[in-house]
Amino acid sequence: MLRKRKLLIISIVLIVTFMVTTNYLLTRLTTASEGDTEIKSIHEKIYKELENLSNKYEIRKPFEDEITDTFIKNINTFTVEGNIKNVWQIANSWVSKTMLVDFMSLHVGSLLLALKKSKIIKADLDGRGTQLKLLLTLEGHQDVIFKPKWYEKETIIEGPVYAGKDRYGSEIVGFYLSAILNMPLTPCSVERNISLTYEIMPVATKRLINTSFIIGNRTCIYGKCFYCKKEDPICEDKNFSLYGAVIFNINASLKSYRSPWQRTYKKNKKAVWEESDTYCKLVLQVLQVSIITTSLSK
Ligand SMILES: Nc1ncnc2c1ncn2[C@@H]1O[C@H](COP(=O)(O)OP(=O)(O)OP(=O)(O)O)[C@@H](O)[C@H]1O
Ligand SMILES: [Mn+2]
Repeated sequence: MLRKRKLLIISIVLIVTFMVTTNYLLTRLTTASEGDTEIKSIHEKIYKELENLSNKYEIRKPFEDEITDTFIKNINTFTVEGNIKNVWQIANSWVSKTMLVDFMSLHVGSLLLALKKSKIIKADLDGRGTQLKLLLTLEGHQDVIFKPKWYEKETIIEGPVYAGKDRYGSEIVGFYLSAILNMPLTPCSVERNISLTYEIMPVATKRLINTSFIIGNRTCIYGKCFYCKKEDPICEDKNFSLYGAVIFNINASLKSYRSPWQRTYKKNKKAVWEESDTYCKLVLQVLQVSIITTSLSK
């Protein structure tokens, strides 16, 4: 009788182990192969698209070109010593209708350093755009924009491509990309960590102070903007430090142009460029016309 019971228990244990293992293996194997198929199909799609590329893209352009090399040398050269006002004056003199930065200037390095290190003498809210940003005045009276870091680099934001808040790193990447592409239409931008308690609050305007509060001993700011909410502030960490991008403020009136490749922000509505086969040609034509008109009016 006892033997029979033992046998029964062993068989039940064996059956359960078998079922659990099979189930585990089945789920693991299916997810892995689904992932593989997806990656494979994206690769296939890219290679298929390559067939449509014009011949001129078949030869890879060497990455190292003279402009990029000179730019890299310049950002590692620190020329302007003494009066910081000289750096700001030089940087402001670069701004024109066709460029914001002179990548070939020997003073680019000094400008980036000044953005990173100069003392903050005034801190205010910046009401431009839709997201939280500060307008800081640096020593020597240069205005800069500060966009705070909201997420760790590793954070994955689910949802549509425009979900989540500004990723401050894109300002910095945008600046270096504009240098590599030699399209100087992105303002100089650096990563900087600031202390809200020690560097911002002592020089903050009343309206900035009004949108700030203290949790524990840390300062938080929620600002005033379209997406700003008291329940969603940005706070410094336990070392009183907050990372973000410091962006050179362009002191000129800017005209807004819609990007021809703008998305719709509506899930079920596609933009014209996503649907039309001739849209790209049309954009090129419009561009050419505007280039001709600009050169004629010069
Ligand atoms: N470096 C700068 N110098 C001068 N003006 C700037 C600078 N950066 C931004 N601006 C101005 O502020 C506006 C908003 O900037 P930005 O797009 O960076 O903010 P945002 O909060 O992301 O707003 P949006 O949601 O409208 O994109 C720009 O359209 C431009 O007019
Ligand atoms: Mn924006």
